[in-house]
Amino acid sequence: MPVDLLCLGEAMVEFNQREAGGPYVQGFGGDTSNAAICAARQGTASGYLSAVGDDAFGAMLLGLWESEGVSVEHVGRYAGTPTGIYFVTHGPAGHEFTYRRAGSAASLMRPADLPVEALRTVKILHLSAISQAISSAACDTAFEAVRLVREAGGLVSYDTNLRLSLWPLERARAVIHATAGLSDILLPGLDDARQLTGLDEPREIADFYLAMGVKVVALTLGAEGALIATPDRAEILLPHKVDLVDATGAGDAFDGAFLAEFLETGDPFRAGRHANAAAALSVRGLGAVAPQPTRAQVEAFLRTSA
Ligand SMILES: O=C(O)C(=O)C[C@H](O)[C@H](O)CO
Repeated sequence: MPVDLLCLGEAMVEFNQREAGGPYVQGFGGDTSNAAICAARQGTASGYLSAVGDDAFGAMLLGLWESEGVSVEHVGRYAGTPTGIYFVTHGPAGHEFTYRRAGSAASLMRPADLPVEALRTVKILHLSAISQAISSAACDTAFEAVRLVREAGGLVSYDTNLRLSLWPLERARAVIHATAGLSDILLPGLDDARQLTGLDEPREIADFYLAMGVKVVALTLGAEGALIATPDRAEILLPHKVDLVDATGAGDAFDGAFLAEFLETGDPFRAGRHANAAAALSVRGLGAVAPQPTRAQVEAFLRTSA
């Protein structure tokens, strides 16, 4: 069945340690998979475009997407290759990722494997820089997917998700800014954007990306909320106060909820308010996926915190 939102990237099985020396809790992650799941929890017809290995972790991810109502029609299962995993540890500087993903099935994705018809009909393709960092083949695949969607008139949504353990800043900047210039909706985090642009102020950063031709910039400001900017308007969204357990995946919950509400209303400011609330709710539990809220939870939260 065709979906409105197709998210491209690499999903992994997550092992998340709540405190130093403590046991790891198994969950799921992968930024664009997290976003696809959050969008599905908001009621969007979403699908994932990726590959997993034919191992137990690949089977667990397929089971997750099926249980969340995320289409797996475009998830390949590559024999003899592993599915990536990662560990999360928490320290004074926040959460840290340790990856075991080199040579993973998703890193072997090639442009020739792309589902051309699905990319020509989807309303929004969402991807992030992580998929471009994991291998040259995956990077080429991401650019080709963007080309196909743009050519057919669909929208491209892009999260800059900068992971300097996967590639050096100079290369990341070149690839990320080339992709930002091809994107309609840009979803950077403030720390990433500061490193990528060398600018400090959120408004300056938004203007920098709008000048590249991006139509909507949704810049997440961590504990300061978010800034939504279009060529004619900018609005700061104040943060919601919640008890923080784990911020892993909060930006992805923002992305998924933003895209879901944008698909529903076409209004980036309304989408920003919905996403700001979803991201706040997503930090109240451990892991990137489990605590993501449903649409009913986001709407109830917005009613009580208004
Ligand atoms: O860092 C990555 O590559 C991931 O996608 C793992 C996490 O789920 C993600 O970073 C959370 O945003």
